[in-house]
Amino acid sequence: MEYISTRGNVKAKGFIDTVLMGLADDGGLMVPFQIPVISPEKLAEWRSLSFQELFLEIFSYYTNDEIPYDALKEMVYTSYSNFRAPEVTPLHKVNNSLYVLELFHGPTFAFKDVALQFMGELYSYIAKVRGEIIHILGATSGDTGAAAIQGVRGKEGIKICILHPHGKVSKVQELQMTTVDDSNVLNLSVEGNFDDCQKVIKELFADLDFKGKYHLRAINSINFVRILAQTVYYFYAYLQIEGSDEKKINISVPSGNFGNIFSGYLAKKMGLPVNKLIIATNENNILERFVNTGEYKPGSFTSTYSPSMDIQVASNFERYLYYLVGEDAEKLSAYMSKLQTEGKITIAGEALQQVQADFAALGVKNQQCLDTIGKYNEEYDYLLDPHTACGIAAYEQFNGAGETAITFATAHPAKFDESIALVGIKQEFPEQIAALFSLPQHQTVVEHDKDVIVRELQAFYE
Ligand SMILES: N[C@@H](CCOP(=O)(O)O)C(=O)O
Repeated sequence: MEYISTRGNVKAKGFIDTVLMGLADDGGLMVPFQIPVISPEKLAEWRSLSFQELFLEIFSYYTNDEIPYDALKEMVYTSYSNFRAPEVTPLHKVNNSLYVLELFHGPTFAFKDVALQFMGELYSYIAKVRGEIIHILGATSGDTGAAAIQGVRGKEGIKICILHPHGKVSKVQELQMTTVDDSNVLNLSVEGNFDDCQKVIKELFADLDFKGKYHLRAINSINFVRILAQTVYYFYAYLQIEGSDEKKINISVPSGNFGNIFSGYLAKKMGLPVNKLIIATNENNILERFVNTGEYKPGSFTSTYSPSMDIQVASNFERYLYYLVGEDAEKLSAYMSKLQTEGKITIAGEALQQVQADFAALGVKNQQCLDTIGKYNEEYDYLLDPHTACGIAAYEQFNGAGETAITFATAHPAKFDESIALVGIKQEFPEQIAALFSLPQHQTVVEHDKDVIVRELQAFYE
């Protein structure tokens, strides 16, 4: 399997080089040259596999044997050994039409652990075997940062710097990142929002001299391996439901940077027979507007009760657009330049019909998010975090009669107690989270200024 850029100006790469490249050197995103298709017979065989076995099966289509099987197996089993559920991502039945896939049983209580525990092992392996210097640079609206730091803290040959928006992540998210005292970790708390943080890191990745000199590596979903690792739980969830091949299964996904839902799109392209892919966002509803009208136009930033999805410019939208325009890198590049120069992209006609066939989308309002938390707590004694609540609200909107839905629980409610408290619910924190409140924090608050951030990075990486 070779990997190419959505913009068409990068020589085809192997698996490990694609991981190391992160953002493609031409400013695009790396995608597989050809997406492998899994036959229905193979899918049926996969029903009995554990999460780890399924992971290995799926990755075997993508890694080109660049990593010996035993080494990959060891990485996979190590990655999930510290999850609090033996199934890694257990499926919880709420009622006859709704299952919740609990993606929050990893060390930082969010879905990001699923891919980032593995990426930590993978980077460590690459550092050892290829002697590569791994200087991770990432941006977070709260969950990616904590999970990425946990994935690599204290690991030899790796340094990690995470930018998060100052005062715009939840208290627990902030503590999860900033109470880590390993010397290979730097937290920059940027006066700005997530989009500002992501913009700076993308500019630094696009500066090839800087990227090369400082060996910058990505852990955000611009890195294809994040997307691939996330496809595993789509397959796993679908295959856990008895008779799913005879039902219409919809999947509702809380979405910010479009990475998680894009993994679902990839899984579908690989042959997973999902019916509707439902995008759930909050009041930062650029994706809902795009699906409903064809206009992709970043609007103004709003702080909501689901801060991890407080995002306007969704990174993986570019990957989707690439497939929407028939894998035509020139057309895609023209669209991306239009976004730069005119501040929006507009899709119409058959292309828009295709978008609406691929996705349904709902931007959930703040009050609806809180009401959904209250309702499920009362009716099902099941506490949703605010992001999952948006996913559930979107499931309620789009799941048809007789259809079954899986909604992804992307985080544990304890990470967002500020929002849960507004519903009047008092929750007990898991002990790992309660313990964070007594630890000292380590972070540097910086202006939203690229030069200031560059100086911090140079001092850290040198
Ligand atoms: N919601 C994310 C934002 C970054 O997204 P990613 O999937 O590209 O890492 C977060 O919690 O940081």
